[in-house]
Amino acid sequence: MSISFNYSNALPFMQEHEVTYLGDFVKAAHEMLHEKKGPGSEYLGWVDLPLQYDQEEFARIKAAAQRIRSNSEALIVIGIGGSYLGARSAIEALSHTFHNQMVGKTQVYFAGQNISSAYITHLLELLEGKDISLNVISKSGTTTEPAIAFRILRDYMEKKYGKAGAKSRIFATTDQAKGALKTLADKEGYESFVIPDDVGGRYSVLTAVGLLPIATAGIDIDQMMAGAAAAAQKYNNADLATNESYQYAAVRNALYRKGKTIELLVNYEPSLHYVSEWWKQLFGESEGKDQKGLFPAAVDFTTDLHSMGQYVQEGRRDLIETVLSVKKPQIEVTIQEDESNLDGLNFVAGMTMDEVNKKAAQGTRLAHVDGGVPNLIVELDELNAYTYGEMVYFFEKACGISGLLLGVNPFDQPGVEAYKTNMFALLGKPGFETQRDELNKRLSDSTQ
Ligand SMILES: O=P(O)(O)OC[C@H]1O[C@](O)(CO)[C@@H](O)[C@@H]1O
Repeated sequence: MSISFNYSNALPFMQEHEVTYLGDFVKAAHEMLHEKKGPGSEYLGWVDLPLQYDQEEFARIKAAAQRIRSNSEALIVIGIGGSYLGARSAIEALSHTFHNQMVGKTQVYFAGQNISSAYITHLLELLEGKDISLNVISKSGTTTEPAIAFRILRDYMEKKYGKAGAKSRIFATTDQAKGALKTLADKEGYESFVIPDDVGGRYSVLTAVGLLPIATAGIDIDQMMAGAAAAAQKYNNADLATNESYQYAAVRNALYRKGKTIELLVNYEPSLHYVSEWWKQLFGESEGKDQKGLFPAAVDFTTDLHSMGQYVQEGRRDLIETVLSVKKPQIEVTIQEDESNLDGLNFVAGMTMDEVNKKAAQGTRLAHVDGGVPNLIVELDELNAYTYGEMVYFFEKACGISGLLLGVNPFDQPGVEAYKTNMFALLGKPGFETQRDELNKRLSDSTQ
């Protein structure tokens, strides 16, 4: 197994027993997940997914990815939230840093994750002259942002390839039976993939939602599922003393009880930036409810040490840091001796950049602990498709346990509706007339 969890640098801030006393609560949460009996129990399909997924659909995903790779220079992936972040996190974590600029690679671009006219216009400009395919992903099929992008890109595809040509290049990932996107996909004859009813968006990266774009980018999804399956077996154990995914859940819960309100996920590899974005949705949407929950934030070190480092070291002391660390670098680069040594750095000549990066991480950890920030480490032996799959499951399982320990339903997201209702009312959607008048009055009062 290639993930380990270490919380020794949280122990200056709490007693070990504050974690071990949570053991029985963790066990109860484990039973709720495995016996499908806690809050949100209708959304527990992710728990056993890596061990029993639809092999026929998996083969279709690989075949579709192969077809896209053979006839398209670029795949446009339309989706938002859980229908976006998992695929992007895997592709950025596991591909060449400049994947989309490399000759001979199938490029992957994302759309529908904002409502920016500049973004979609610039994307269309970039696509000019390229052969493309489209994967539109939405569980509900009615989310505004991807629906607007799909209108524009579908129209673009139909003008470029004709209706029949576009049909063979558009792939829909959505509910298996219902919803606007499913209806449209059936009507138009798009090849469809399923987001299972019992898997929520933020837990869906190991379904077709993530797998089709990830496979199209050339990443080995067999390995990814194998890693996730190994993790599903390893973390299927109620014992807090040995289950490190549950230890992570319990430690962050213990620190939250001591007044820590913000968790920073820290990486030292730019390729992990979108893993943090994925993690933020996973924990933020799962735990931020009933006026509770650690606020999940993220920093990319050492880059952000030069912008956020001051705050982490000396600002308000309500932070914890969780470092997502990678033991073995993907690539080694050795720093050269410089004759003039004007920068005074000849003392690192002969070391690899990763050795310097690791020393930066160690020094930062000790400094931040001295500054009052508990430090947790989730370490991957190396970063590849297999360990990515393991990591996804490690965090998903921890998140389920953590939410149940917090006393919330970790699998719903009722709070997301408030902005949607206001937006629809302000846009004049039929049925929202009363709210519209109220909101317009509030807006005009506040501008007077
Ligand atoms: O796949 P859908 O239904 O478009 O939803 C996208 C995202 O929007 C949310 O439903 C929030 O509105 C997330 O939970 C979800 O991941």
